[in-house]
Parts: sequence; structure tokens; C-alpha cells
Amino acid sequence: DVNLSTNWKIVIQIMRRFIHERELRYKRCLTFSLRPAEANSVPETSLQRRRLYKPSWSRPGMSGAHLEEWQRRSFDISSGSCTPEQKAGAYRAHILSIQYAWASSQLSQAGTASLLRTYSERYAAVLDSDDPQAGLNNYAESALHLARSQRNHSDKWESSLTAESVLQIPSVQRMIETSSGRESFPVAPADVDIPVGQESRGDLPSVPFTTGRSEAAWFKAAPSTSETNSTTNNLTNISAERPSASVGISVNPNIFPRPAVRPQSVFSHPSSALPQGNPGPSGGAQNHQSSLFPSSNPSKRKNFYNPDGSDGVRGQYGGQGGTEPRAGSNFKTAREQLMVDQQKKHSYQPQRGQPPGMAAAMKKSLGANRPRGASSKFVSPIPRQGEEDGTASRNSNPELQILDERLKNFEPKIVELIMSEIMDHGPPVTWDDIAGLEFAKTTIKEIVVWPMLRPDIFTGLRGPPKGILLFGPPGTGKTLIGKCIACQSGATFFSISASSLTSKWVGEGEKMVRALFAIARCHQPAVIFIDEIDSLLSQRTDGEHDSSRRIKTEFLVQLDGATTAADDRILVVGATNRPQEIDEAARRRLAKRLYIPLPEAAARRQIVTNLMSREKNQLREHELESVVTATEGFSGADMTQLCREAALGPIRSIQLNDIATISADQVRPILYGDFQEALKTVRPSVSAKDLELYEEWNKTFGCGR
Ligand SMILES: Nc1ncnc2c1ncn2[C@@H]1O[C@H](COP(=O)(O)OP(=O)(O)OP(=O)(O)O)[C@@H](O)[C@H]1O
Ligand SMILES: [Mg+2]
Repeated sequence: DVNLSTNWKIVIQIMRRFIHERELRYKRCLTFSLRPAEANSVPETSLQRRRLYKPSWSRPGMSGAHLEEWQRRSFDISSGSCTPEQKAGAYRAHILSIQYAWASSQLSQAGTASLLRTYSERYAAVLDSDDPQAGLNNYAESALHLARSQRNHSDKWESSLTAESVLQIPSVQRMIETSSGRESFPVAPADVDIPVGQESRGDLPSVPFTTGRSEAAWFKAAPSTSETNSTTNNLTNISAERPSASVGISVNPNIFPRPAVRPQSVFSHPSSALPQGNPGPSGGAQNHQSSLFPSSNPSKRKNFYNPDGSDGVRGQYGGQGGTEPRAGSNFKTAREQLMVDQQKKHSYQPQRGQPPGMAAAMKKSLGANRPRGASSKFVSPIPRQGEEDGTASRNSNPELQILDERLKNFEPKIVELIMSEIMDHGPPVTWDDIAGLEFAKTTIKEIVVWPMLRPDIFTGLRGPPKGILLFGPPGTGKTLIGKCIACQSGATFFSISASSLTSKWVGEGEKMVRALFAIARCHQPAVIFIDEIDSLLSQRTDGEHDSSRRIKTEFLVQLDGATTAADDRILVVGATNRPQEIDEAARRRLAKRLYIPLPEAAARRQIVTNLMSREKNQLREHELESVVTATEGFSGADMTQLCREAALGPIRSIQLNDIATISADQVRPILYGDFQEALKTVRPSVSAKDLELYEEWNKTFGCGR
């Protein structure tokens, strides 16, 4: 037994030695990049050993320095004695070296891709592993620690800043000023929504917007001002440095695709991504291995390390965790592009409550394409993208939901058609552009403009009427007044023609009228201007077509019916030169019936003066008086026509041959003689008999003095 045990001891010793030798050989292999066969035959003499052990990197054709580094790290990693941090560091360095080797054309693309895949997997494994011996899994922890450590700092802001006081900050003021200079900040819709909440404050040491409230506060900034808007830049930069989830800045993707980065992958720019310990989804970049490198062109390869990440590898490594575009990258996914398109579609709206003179009137063809503004309350029920996207900011606004609710029973097509009737801008018309008609202008200002300015005073009995009728001979400025209301009232202005409310489909016409009033209710205060209203609200007769009758009925009901709320701020303004044809029920509802007569002498003088002030003329005072006297019975439109005709006089006096060559300042000024000539051809368009009818109707139904 004793012998046997001695033998066993010998066997065990031999085995130990064998194992030890194997280990040594293995280490030699690793250290000197020897093939196992070479390592087997270890020479005895030191000279032989030195020759054989001469590291492979010093052999010709090998990039020694890098390979040595490689081998050393490989050894570190495989020795089993290194800490997870060392391991991760080594793998990271490996990845850098591989990238470097590839960039300097020392490795083939395929080889690089495969090496990168291998090491990124290992690196990710170390980072992700929960095992405290073998893995780190603390990158989130360190980020959170960072956030927590700065919380005290941010708490100071909490006490001093509120949503209101943010606007007092000089940089914000500057930003607003700069932006308002470009007309983009106050008008454009909110595009970047930055909720700064409790969790996020710690990560935003340089963000000046902290409300100190537990709920998110939203600060809105315009996108197009990014170069001048330093605060927005700040925010964007911060968001670019850290993933949005941890920073707490969220940009409403439905409105504006902010330039932010996704969580970095291990392949991202080495200096920014790797040391932060947040490699992002480890598999992310692996899926992009095949398209890892820009090309085999060395010059392009140099872009690999392009620090701004706008080109080269960084630009190409999308990662797969995020949905937002990278900073500095123009790339947009189809979804992001769709959002941008939607944003463009719904980005501007006529400003209700806008100061007089800011809006101007022009009709647009398609309401759906009309951009809307920041203060827009209306959200067309058509797209509803926000709901699909779960866009919180839009849907959380209860007012918008109510508006949607009100319009949900209407077909989107009809809503779109009505929306297209809203006039939002165009050549501005001021009250001074309307010559004469002082009584009408004052009354309209009383009814339309003042109640908009002081709705608190104009209540109860002082409340404005629901309808105005402008009647009078043709060309006296009824439509002009409508345009002026559109510009000056500050209300949402719908310019409706009878034809836009009629349809070949039975029942469609009434629906249109209903939709019109529903939308106007959503856009209060609103003015619905119906030019040539006689065609829409003519007297109801027996032989009349059923559909037009129903439209009229619906109109009357909407204007003043059981469902009409007393406090609705919708004003219907009708204009006609055939007031006698208007239905009596409609007449009652258009409570203020204002006669728009032919211009008096003073008004005619004003029209001529206004028009002549824009042209070169030598009309003396007494000559002007003669023109005014000679144009008794002319309407405003006739006066305009007369001036146009007179203005052609100087041109007519030029020889036909000279017309092609003469310069504009060589054309002579307009003279009294031209007016005399013009008066021979321009005649008043309103007859005395017609005038009598208007006078008569005005006496019977008009509200004039
Ligand atoms: N009071 C006015 N002051 C200045 N210009 C006027 C005035 N009235 C008419 N005009 C000129 O006549 C043109 C036609 O006026 P407008 O279209 O308002 O007439 P209207 O009353 O609507 O006519 P209709 O009843 O035929 O529709 C205007 O574009 C304007 O140039
Ligand atoms: Mg008109």
C-alpha cells in the first residue's frame, strides 16, 4: 500500500508538471504569437530561446507595436486574474486598435468586421453581465450616480425659477427678441417641447428651464431659429450628449424631429461612446456589420474618426435602439419624414386676436394644406396622426379634444372644404382705404372690432348682433368692407360663396352649412362673410328646388335657432346689391342692415386722391374739384375705372414707335386733360331708377339714419 501510494504521488507530481508545462507553453504562445508546435520545442540555450522567442511583431512585415499591444491585452484578458474593468478596458482598446488598423489599411474590411463583431460581443458581455466577478453591469448605475450627485445643484434652481420667471431670463428674452425679428418664434408652432421633470433635472445642469414643479413643464421653442436661438442649441446639445431617456428632454416627434442622438453603440466614436460605459444595445451595431465601413477608399476611411460624427462610421452606425435622428446627421427615417411633412402641413394658422393690421386677407385654395399657427385651437379630424403616435402634448390638451369631439360627426372632406374658405392673409385693407361711408364704418367697428377687443363690456344688451347686411348699388365698396373686416377684426374670417355651400349630392348642402357653423364655433370669435348673399338666402318659393330650400332652412336655424347659444361669438356679414330678394326670415336675422350708398363728393375726391398719389400726376386742386363735380352719380368702382382710364392718357399720347423704347420716367404725368378724355368714355354704372329702389328699401328695412 505504501509503495502504491508513493507511486501515486509520483504520478500526481508528473501530471502537475505536465500541466504546468502546458500552461507555460500556452502563455508563451500568447505572448510571442508562437504556433503550438513551435512552443513545444523549447530550446535550452538562452541564445536559441531569444532567437525563437523574438516576438512576432518584430519580424519583418508585421505591424509590431500594435500586435504586441494586442497580445499583451489578450494575455491580460485570458489570464483569469484581471478585473472586469480591466477586461472591459482591454476589449475597448481592442476595438479601437482594430478600427485604427482598419483605418490605416492594415486590416481587410472583412477581417475587421469579424474582429469587431467578436470583440464587441465580448465587451458587451462584460458590461451586461450581472455577475460581480465577471461583469460590470454598472454603466446605468454610474450614469444615475452622476445624475444624483448633481441633484442638489439643480434644487437651487427649483426655488428660483418658475414657468413664468423663465421668460424673464435675459437669454430667453434675447432669444425671443431674435426670433421675433425673424417672425418665427411667436408665430410658428411649438416644435421643441422640453419637459423638465424631477427625474431629469440632475442631468441638465446648464438648462435654464426648471420649473420646480413635479409635473413636467413645457417650454416651447421654434425650430427654425436654431442658429440664433442659443437656448435651443444648448438644449439640443445636451440632448445630443446623453440619451433622451436619461436626460429628460423630449421633443414632440409629431411636431419636429430634433437633432438628437440615439444611445451610442460600441462602434460609435471611441472618445465619446466607449468611455461613458453606455454601449447601447450591444447587438445594434452588429446588425450593421456588413455596411460597417464607408468604402475601401482610404480617404473615406479617414472619416472614420471624424469627430463630429457627421460622416464616416459614426454617421453610419445607426444603432437600433433609438428612433430619433442623430445630431449632425441629415438622415431621417420614413417615419420621421412623415412627421416633418405633417408638421409642415399643420404649422400655421390665422391668428385670432391678432392686433388689427397684422392679418391680411387672401383666400387659399385648400384648407388642409393651410399651415396653422401656434395658437391654433383647431385640429382637423382628418389626420389624427398624433393619436396614433401617442403624442402626449396634443392629445393631453382637453380643448383640442373638445374641438375634435364637436367636429367628429362631420366628414373630413366637408371640414376641409369649409376650412379652405378661411381667409388668412393677403393684401391688407385698412379702414382708410374705404372712402366715405363713415356711418357704415363706425357701425361695423362697433359691432365687429370693439366687441373683439372688449368682450367683457359688450355683453347682454350690448352684445353684438348675429348678422349684418351690407346692401347698396354695385361697386360701392361692400366687398371691400368685407376684406377690411377680415384684416382688421382679428376674428377668424370665413369668406363663403353660395356655390361653396351647394352640392350636387342631396343633403350635402345642409351638412356644409352645419359644418360651417360648427367650425366657426370652434374658431370663435369668427366672422362669416357671404358675398352676394341674395343667391343663398333668396325668398323661399313653392316651385323652388328642395335642396336649396333645405340649405336656407339650415342657415336660418344655425344663425338663430334652438341650438344657437347666446354667447356664441359668430357674426354673419352678408353683402348684396339685391336686398329686396332676401328672405324675410333671413332679413330678420341680419339685424343690422347697412346701406352702402354711392360715394359723396368728399368720398369721390378721396378715391381720386388715393389712387393718384401712387401715380405721377399734375392734377391741381381746382381740377380735382372739377373731376369730383363731374362724377356725380359714380360709384366707387366707376371712380376707380375713371382713374385707370385717365392713367392711360399719357401712354396713349406716346407715338406707337416710341412705346417699345421709352423709359418709365419719360412718360409724362397724368393731367386734367386725361380725366376729361376719360370722362367721355366712363359712365356711371348705377341708374337713378336703381338708386331709388335702394333708397326705398333702406327707408323700409335699413338701419341707417
Ligand atoms: N368707398 C370706396 N372707397 C374706395 N374704393 C372703392 C369704394 N367703393 C368701391 N371702391 C372701388 O371699387 C372696387 C369695387 O368695390 P366692391 O367690390 O367693394 O364693390 P361691391 O359693393 O362689392 O360691388 P358689388 O355689389 O357689385 O359686388 C373696389 O375694389 C375699390 O377699388
Ligand atoms: Mg361685391
